[in-house]
Amino acid sequence: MPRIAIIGGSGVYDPKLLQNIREEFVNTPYGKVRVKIGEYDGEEIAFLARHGEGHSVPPHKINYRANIWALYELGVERILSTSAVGSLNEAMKPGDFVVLDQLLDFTKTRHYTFYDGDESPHDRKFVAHVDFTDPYCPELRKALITAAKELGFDYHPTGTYACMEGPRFETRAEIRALKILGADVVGMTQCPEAALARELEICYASVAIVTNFAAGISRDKLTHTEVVELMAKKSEEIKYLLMKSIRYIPKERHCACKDALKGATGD
Ligand SMILES: O=P(O)(O)O[C@H]1O[C@H](CO)[C@@H](O)[C@H]1O
Ligand SMILES: Nc1nc2[nH]cnc2c(=O)[nH]1
Repeated sequence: MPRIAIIGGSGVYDPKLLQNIREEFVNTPYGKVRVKIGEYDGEEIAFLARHGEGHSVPPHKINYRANIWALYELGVERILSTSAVGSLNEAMKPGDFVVLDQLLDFTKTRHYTFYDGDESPHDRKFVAHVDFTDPYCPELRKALITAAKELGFDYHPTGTYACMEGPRFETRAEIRALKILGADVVGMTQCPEAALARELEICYASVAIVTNFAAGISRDKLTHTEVVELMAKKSEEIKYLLMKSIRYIPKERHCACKDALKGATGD
């Protein structure tokens, strides 16, 4: 039973670090999910391509609830993910790794919770308001930071991620506004993915890879091609970072993530 899962974002479509990979289709109340399960360092790791293997699912159409529920069903307690981002912070340049610690959610049309009261398609038919002060698991963040430092990568131990609806990239004015609001990087997939993990008391952290300077900061036209090309160049480093981070994940959880529902339902 995999305790740890990796969600690969743009440019991270196959679990290069795993051996003896098998494929499982997990049925969830939100739909069926294809998960690869393999071995690394003597333990089972689940891998899920956020956009599907051929990047066929755009960010605003990803079935985030099915994805996170499927990992929960498999027994996953810890999720590490990758996110390709644009940078608003001149100190965070293309190729840098950013261990996210904060989020701003500007998405519009997504499904944000598992807890829809009587409408929930499962037996959790209650209302829940989870604490999200710190959206990322401190223990997973520490593992990513320690690994990045040890590998000598260009990394930033904190970063605020603004999640836009997409699938278009941002306007110059939107980036100007996000900068005033304190965002360091911008993407399209951390919301609701991070919050849904918290709702199922799963630890979640994401390492963002800067693929470009954001609209209005970059002098060039923004393209998904550039994103995928940079991610391809960084694929080995991303693999090593994930492999080394996994080794630093404590076996026991002492973070608040595992008790996220305590007090959230009012009981
Ligand atoms: O966040 P990931 O899945 O890495 O994808 C990023 O890359 C795409 C834009 O090129 C957007 O979907 C953005 O969110
Ligand atoms: N929203 C958004 N996502 C990205 N992913 C990679 N670069 C970008 C960007 O500039 N904006």
